[in-house]
Amino acid sequence: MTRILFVTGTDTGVGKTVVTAAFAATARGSVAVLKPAQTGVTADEPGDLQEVQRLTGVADLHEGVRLLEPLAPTTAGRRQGVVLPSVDDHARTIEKLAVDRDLVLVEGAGGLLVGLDDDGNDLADLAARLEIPFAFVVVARAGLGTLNHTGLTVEALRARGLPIAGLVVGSWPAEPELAERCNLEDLPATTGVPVIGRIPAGAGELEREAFVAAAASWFE
Ligand SMILES: Nc1ncnc2c1ncn2[C@@H]1O[C@H](COP(=O)(O)OP(=O)(O)OP(=O)(O)O)[C@@H](O)[C@H]1O
Ligand SMILES: C[C@H](N)[C@H](N)CCCCCC(=O)O
Ligand SMILES: [Mg+2]
Repeated sequence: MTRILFVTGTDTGVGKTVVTAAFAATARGSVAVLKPAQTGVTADEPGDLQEVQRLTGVADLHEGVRLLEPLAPTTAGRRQGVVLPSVDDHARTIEKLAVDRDLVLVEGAGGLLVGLDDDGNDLADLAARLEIPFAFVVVARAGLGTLNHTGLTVEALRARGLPIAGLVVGSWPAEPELAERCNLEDLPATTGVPVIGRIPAGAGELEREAFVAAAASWFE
């Protein structure tokens, strides 16, 4: 059965794209990646999907809309005069992709409640429209402040009845003295959700071969 994984995060810049690439690199079978709204890049610049491709070689990439300014999709769309695709459009895309892919990864923009369309529907609203099973992965920071941010995101998912496969720490510090201050035990204790992966800091700068070879070791 096709797995649909929504990769959300506690914030922008927490490592969702690197985590999406890590899931793509470890997937057995065919994998497609959807970024419903990409902001902050020109038509010629690499976006998150191109970063996934650079890290993994996965080329089955789907971008809903691309906007120039590095802002929330609704803000960037309004300022650029672009009508955003609706979350219903994205849900239809996912359901089509799921017909013959083993894994469909969907990377949000920023955190869970960031609006993706002109009606203000967010990634949670998009997922709720699917008529096929799916789960969320929450990418979290390692450092101080993450317990609250992760707890809030998990609470928001639970309040909407959306299933959570686990937490992934987007960038885990290499230095033991930093790592031991990250309170890894407290993330599952606070949220009730297991940490299923930790991406080492620096993984995003690896060459493709090294990234793909190491990716499985980052998951529990
Ligand atoms: N484990 C990591 N190793 C190296 N760099 C990382 C790692 N995690 C994140 N980064 C870097 O931090 C920055 C932000 O990460 P990333 O782009 O994955 O965040 P994001 O959550 O996808 O943000 P957005 O909301 O823009 O999609 C990037 O420059 C990325 O290369
Ligand atoms: C530009 C940035 N890197 C992301 N693509 C968009 C992040 C939107 C965050 C909106 C917010 O929560 O204020
Ligand atoms: Mg990203």
